Amino acid sequence: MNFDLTQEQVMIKNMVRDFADAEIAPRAEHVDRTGEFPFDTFMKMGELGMLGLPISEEYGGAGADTISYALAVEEVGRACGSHGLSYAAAVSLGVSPFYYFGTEEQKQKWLVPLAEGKILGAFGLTEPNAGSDASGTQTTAVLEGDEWVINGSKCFITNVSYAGVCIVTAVTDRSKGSKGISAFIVPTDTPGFSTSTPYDKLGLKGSNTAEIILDNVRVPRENLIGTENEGFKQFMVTLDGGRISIGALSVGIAQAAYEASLKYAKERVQFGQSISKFQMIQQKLADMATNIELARTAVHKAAFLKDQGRPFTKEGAMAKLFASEICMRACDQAIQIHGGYGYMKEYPVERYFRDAKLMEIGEGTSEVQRIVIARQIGC
Ligand SMILES: CCCCCCCC(=O)SCCNC(=O)CCNC(=O)[C@H](O)C(C)(C)COP(=O)(O)OP(=O)(O)OC[C@H]1O[C@@H](n2cnc3c(N)ncnc32)[C@H](O)[C@@H]1OP(=O)(O)O
Repeated sequence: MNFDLTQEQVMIKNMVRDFADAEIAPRAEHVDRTGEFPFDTFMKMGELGMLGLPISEEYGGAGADTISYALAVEEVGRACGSHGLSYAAAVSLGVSPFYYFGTEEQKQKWLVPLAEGKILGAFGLTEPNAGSDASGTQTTAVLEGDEWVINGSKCFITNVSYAGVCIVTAVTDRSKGSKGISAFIVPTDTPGFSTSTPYDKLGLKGSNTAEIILDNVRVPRENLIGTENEGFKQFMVTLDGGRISIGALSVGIAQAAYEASLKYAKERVQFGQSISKFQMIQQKLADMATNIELARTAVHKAAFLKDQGRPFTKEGAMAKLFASEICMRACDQAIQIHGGYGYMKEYPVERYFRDAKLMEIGEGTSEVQRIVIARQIGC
């Protein structure tokens, strides 16, 4: 067993950290305050090969492994949670389904420009009445001649206002429940496809989130991804991978909260000495450091298993569950260490706290992760 990163993984981590320190961290406060989506930063990420990082070179990607991708998400998230969520969603949900399930023709047409960062992709699964119960999809797709006609709506869709293409799930055989759902490629300029005004959220304000309205959207028959009625399993597999990236993003946000807290604790003087000398502060920092280390290890283990082609559903859910919950706790403790200043906008820890909450909800709530783990351990 070897816990060291490879030379290539270290190189990617350093490259992304340099980019994130220079281009992302300085904009974090601005995008949080204004809600502006930093589209230009994503185009730069595309030029650096970040949007196709875990995609093979033959399809325009960088051919890196999942551990490298997790490191990249962590570094972006350490610099800014909003950029981190949009980055993780763009790659894990916007690009990966084409890679996993697309035909050769679909890969050439969509995966290549997505992996090269020429366009952004989005993933439309969640609906107003189908959140945790993903099989409760109500959007429908009906084959008319050589076209699928899609009707319905999707909510909480990351990056969709800026996406060139979106994968949407729809019921193709109502009688079959979760085995009657399929996934379709929908270019966002297709007539009948529209998005709402972006949501105003608690945190992650610089990450675009909007609704999709599908009103008699017609796409060619060949825009079905993979096999008809296999959509549920396809997005379960996609979400397994996505959960690794939300785990990595949680580690990045927690790391930022920890670093800010350690710095503040060393600088802040009370009762005649730096508060980092007090054991109650030391305990909080020691717990943060320990939990972050364990969460990062869990994320890397799940990524390692995925790269080996071995089952990782359980480990991905465990990594996401643990990392998101220690992230929330670390951000809470970060505010506590900062005291009154931590509650003010002047310091970044209140932003980390608001951003962290989504980690326990997006890509499956903590409750859903526990359901997945319970089933995996044979309950
Ligand atoms: C600001 C907002 C930004 C948000 C950004 C994040 C974006 C998102 O959140 S994306 C959407 C998040 N949504 C989710 O994560 C959905 C959560 N729900 C789920 O994961 C599932 O519905 C879950 C786990 C509860 C199980 O559902 P359930 O309906 O009981 O299905 P279940 O019976 O287990 O499985 C149905 C079939 O799928 C198969 N399946 C289930 N999981 C998997 C898997 N991981 N891999 C392969 N196949 C699978 C099963 O084997 C079964 O097939 P079969 O009958 O042939 O054995």
